Amino acid sequence: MPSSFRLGLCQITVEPSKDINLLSAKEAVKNAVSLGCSLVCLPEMFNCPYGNNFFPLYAEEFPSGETIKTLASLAREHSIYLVGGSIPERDQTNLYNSSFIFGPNGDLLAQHRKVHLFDIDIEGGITFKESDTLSPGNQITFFDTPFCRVGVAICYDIRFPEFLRLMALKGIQLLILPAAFNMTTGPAHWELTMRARALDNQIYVAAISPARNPQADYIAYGHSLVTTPWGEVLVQADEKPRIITADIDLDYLTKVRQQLPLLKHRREQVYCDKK
Ligand SMILES: O=C(O)CCC(=O)C(=O)O
Repeated sequence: MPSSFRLGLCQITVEPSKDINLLSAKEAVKNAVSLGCSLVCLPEMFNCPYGNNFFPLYAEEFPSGETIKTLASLAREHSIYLVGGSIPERDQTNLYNSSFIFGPNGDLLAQHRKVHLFDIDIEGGITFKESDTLSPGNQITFFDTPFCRVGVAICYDIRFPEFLRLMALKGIQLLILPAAFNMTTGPAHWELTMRARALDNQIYVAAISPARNPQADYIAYGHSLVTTPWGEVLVQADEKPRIITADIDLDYLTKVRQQLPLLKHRREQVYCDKK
């Protein structure tokens, strides 16, 4: 098993046109591959402006949807692992915020439906209610590569430490998080939350945001980043369209876990005590 590999995060701008978004995604994935990446990731809702009025209009069904087919052929064409950010998915009468993950031969390896819906109301900041249009998924998601076990969650999912701990206990070493924090919660919590989850689970965390688009109704924070299992930021973008890469070093992860054996020191019985 190779002990390191290169990860690519495509921080593209999301426009009102799905066609333009797919072209941006294709171009960005190609560029990430030319930088030597074998695992490439796109942002949350990368084919669709982030808004309840857009989700039903841009939603696609598996496997016939245009975006879904494009992702499969991109993975095959470049022979990469591709975490296809997320898109609105239609399954009969329900809509989900879904990530489709393809392997180097274009086969679907996994699918994550966002579990925790983003229903918030911050005074003087932002109000959003995903549950007006979307239904929640009910499962954790991970897949295996020749490099390591990779977990996938979507944006608000990162705020639930129990959820991430469950994934860590299933053996994930890298978490991929297509995400779109905003101009209220981004500056306050983006980096802190990613570093915290990386640190408490001793995993690499890669969070991929759309670039900031001041014309959009919902303005994404940007700042896609990768953190180490020690809780440091390895690389971080600004708010502009960018491709950032990071070399994920599994020997380093093993060393951190050996020297500070947090996962081994857990006292489950104490935590479960109902008294
Ligand atoms: O947790 C946050 O602050 C942002 C979450 C979000 O935008 C989302 O889940 O789509």
